[in-house]
Amino acid sequence: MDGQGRSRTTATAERAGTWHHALSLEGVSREYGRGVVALHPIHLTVPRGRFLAVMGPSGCGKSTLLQCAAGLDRPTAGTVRIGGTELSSLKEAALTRLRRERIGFVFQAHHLVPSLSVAENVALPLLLGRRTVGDRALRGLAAVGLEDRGDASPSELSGGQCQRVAIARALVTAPDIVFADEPTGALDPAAAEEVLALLREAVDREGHTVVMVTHDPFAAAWADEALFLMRGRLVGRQERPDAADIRRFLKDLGVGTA
Ligand SMILES: Nc1ncnc2c1ncn2[C@@H]1O[C@H](COP(=O)(O)OP(=O)(O)OP(=O)(O)O)[C@@H](O)[C@H]1O
Repeated sequence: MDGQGRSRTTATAERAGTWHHALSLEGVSREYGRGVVALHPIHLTVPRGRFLAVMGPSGCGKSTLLQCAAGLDRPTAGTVRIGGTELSSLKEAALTRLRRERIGFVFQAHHLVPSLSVAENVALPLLLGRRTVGDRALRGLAAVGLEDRGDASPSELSGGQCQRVAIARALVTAPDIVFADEPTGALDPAAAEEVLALLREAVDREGHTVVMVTHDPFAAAWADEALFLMRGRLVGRQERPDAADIRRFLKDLGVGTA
């Protein structure tokens, strides 16, 4: 830390002008063995307080992009920064800590721990990071409309309610960014809409940053911007997308949607 209490990483990021970005990718590529190129060099910055949807046909590299961006996979080349911190410079333990403390994850399956109560599930990232829980879990549950279900077991909740708990858990550490991989893929339309509205609210009210992979144009229409991948390359983006425009764009790319 320097004299003003800022870490060296913070100061470096400020000088580089990357501090205000929740995420930046510079020339990030990923090749698997035998010449499979899942991602060609990608350049992308996501400012704080933005809701970004990532779309594209099956196998275009969406999961690979998300995994590299979230430090779950190491890119073959290029630089990933979360809140100004460059991931490639981190050893495995520091990367694990960064993922736990500065990134929130929401997957298609909620992955709640069945033996813990709903409130304990929300508190888990704080407990794992040895941070004070206080009333943060309950406030998080209130934000997703489940303040009266803290003592319940996940098995007593519907799929949509479990996904709302998963969102509360993803937000409880006030992360730099939340990565959501098909968060509504297993939900009926009404529950999906509730989940998308919560993600939207987290961005609008709390200034969170969300990157969401989805196949669903209606889900993507909740985002500030939709980004389209094709064969590992960024091939287009739409600001303030609506579902009809997204469908048209995907159709032009030769990609059908349900
Ligand atoms: N571990 C791996 N080894 C080899 N090839 C892989 C591996 N993981 C992914 N791929 C390949 O990389 C490409 C991108 O895969 P990826 O899973 O990122 O696509 P996706 O857009 O997320 O697909 P989907 O929408 O079906 O989940 C595909 O061609 C896939 O077969």
